[in-house]
Amino acid sequence: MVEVDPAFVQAPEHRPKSSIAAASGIPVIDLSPLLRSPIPSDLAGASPEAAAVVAEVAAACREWGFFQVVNHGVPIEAVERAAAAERAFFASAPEEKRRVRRSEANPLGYYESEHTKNVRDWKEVFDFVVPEPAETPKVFGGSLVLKNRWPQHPLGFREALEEYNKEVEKLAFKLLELIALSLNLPQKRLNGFFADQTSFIRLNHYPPCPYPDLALGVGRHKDAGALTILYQDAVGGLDVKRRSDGEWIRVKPIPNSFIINVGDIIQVWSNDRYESAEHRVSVNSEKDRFSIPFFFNPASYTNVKPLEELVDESNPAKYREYNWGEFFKTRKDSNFKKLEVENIQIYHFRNVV
Ligand SMILES: O=C(O)CCC(=O)C(=O)O
Ligand SMILES: [Fe+2]
Repeated sequence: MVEVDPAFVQAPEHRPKSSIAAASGIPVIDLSPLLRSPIPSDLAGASPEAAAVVAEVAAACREWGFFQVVNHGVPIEAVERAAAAERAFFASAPEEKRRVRRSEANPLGYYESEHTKNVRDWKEVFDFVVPEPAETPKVFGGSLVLKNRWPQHPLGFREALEEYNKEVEKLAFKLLELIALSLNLPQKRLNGFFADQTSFIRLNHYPPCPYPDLALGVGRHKDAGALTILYQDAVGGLDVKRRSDGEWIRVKPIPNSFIINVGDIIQVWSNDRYESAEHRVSVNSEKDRFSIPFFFNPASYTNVKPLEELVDESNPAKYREYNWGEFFKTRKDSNFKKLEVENIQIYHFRNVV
């Protein structure tokens, strides 16, 4: 008999089905044209090859809010080193991990008790920011500190992850620029929001789970930031909710690719032209699974609202402005412990029409 810890048990309507359809139709975008020529400053000046990539990005963001990229320019060695560092860290002794454990004041480091929508996730994580801000931005309410906690072991952990961060950040800016072009905006229209970015990287380890039909690695959610760039290993378990019929489908791992999620901030900036996709992680009873999301987030002082160029009288702003730093802090608090209330969501800022 397996003993079931009720903290992990999902409500019946949110439990994964025993068999989940493998995704077909999730767009896979080949970014190799960008390895040959720079991203154009506007659509009018784009080569046919670059314009085709922008058109694919537009369709993927519109129809799925979710896609995969290949030939993305991130060196495979950087990914492999980060993935090896991740495995070695999670294999270390529990005391070792607890030494870098997250606290309520400083959300960075190791954590094994995260909740999504008040149900505990079957996972352990390690979070860090690069670069580390000299001072925690004031809008985080003054009570939050962003200070990395680097473990002593494994050797070279920090270096491998800083290198990975540097490479993935370059890809994040490329995607941001493609998304700007896809909304008919100048290439660099969104870059300014990221001057003092609050991006962070998370290492996710999902151990085998004795009751994979009751628990989830990460409960259903949408990513709150601008964009997520996700590495997943070959095990599989990431499910995305297909917009056309609301069915959960499994994202098949493609070697040397990244999964890109449109986050809530792009949904708001685009005034709902693009929509963030709901996703979750299913677990299995046999295999450990590892993933590494890079959450590309703007400066904490950013007031998020639909971009002026994308609203007019016939298409008024669908959201009221909200402050990213405050939003992030409120969300963190609710992930840290089980609360009686629902955590903060962008629909709380939706205008009633
Ligand atoms: O592990 C994954 O594949 C996805 C994790 C995720 O959605 C998250 O950490 O926000
Ligand atoms: Fe996510």
